Amino acid sequence: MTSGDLDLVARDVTVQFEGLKALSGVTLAVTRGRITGLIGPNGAGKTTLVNVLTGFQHVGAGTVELEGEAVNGIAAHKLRRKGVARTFQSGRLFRELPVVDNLEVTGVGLGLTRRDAIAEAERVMDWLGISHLAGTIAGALPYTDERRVAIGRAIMCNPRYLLLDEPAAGMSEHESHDLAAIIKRIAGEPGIGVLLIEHNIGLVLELCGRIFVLDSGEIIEVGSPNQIRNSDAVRHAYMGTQRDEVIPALAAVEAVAP
Ligand SMILES: Nc1ncnc2c1ncn2[C@@H]1O[C@H](COP(=O)(O)OP(=O)(O)OP(=O)(O)O)[C@@H](O)[C@H]1O
Repeated sequence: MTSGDLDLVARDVTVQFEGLKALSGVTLAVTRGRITGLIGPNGAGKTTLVNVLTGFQHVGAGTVELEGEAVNGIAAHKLRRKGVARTFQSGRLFRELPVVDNLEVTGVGLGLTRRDAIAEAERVMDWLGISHLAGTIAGALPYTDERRVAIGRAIMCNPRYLLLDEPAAGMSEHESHDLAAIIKRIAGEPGIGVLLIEHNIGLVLELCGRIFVLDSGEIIEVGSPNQIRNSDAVRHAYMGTQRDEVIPALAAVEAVAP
């Protein structure tokens, strides 16, 4: 895999926590304008890889490259200014502040004046269709709106890459459907490279052109949705895990696939 002009790449990355190898020689690329999937059973190393790609986790070996530039060791807030944004499994909103202030604070943190940050917050809320939530205190939001606001914060100031860590967790089918539309728009019009980490396998198979599968810190499969559906290694990885509901999910999607 080569690092192109339009890629965020982890190359041969290893991360060790004391005795435990969380990632072993992992290579993965996120490409501008595409939605890339990352799946794997609990504890496979998905969040650790997101942390590596966003500057929250140092690597023991390997490199991280942003559009050809080595960015190993660059702090998370600096990488964010370079256009690498993420969401967290926990929303991480300022719960006592209104939604618009949550976005504004992010804009100011990224170097905008207050006035420009408010204008950018309004643009993002409008784009996401959440302008009606501007004055709502973040801590009072229903869970799914909280997730949308977290995505709003992440797409302030036009990032080039967006890493979504389990954005559909706890969502109903209908809510996941709405989320899918948002993710498609993010990769489409602004041409953001999206990495989607999800246990909702149907969502990943629907949205992603290329899917990486992690198991015990190693990439065990990379391919199109069809290749992932037909992979014995993927089924085997999920067997007997807390996520073995993924196996029938793979079969169910296969049954309706053209
Ligand atoms: N800071 C840390 N210190 C020690 N061990 C850690 C740390 N972070 C993660 N781990 C361990 O590394 C492994 C990978 O964890 P990680 O959270 O990346 O997996 P995951 O695939 O995101 O899991 P999940 O689907 O449950 O969120 C796990 O065994 C986890 O316990």
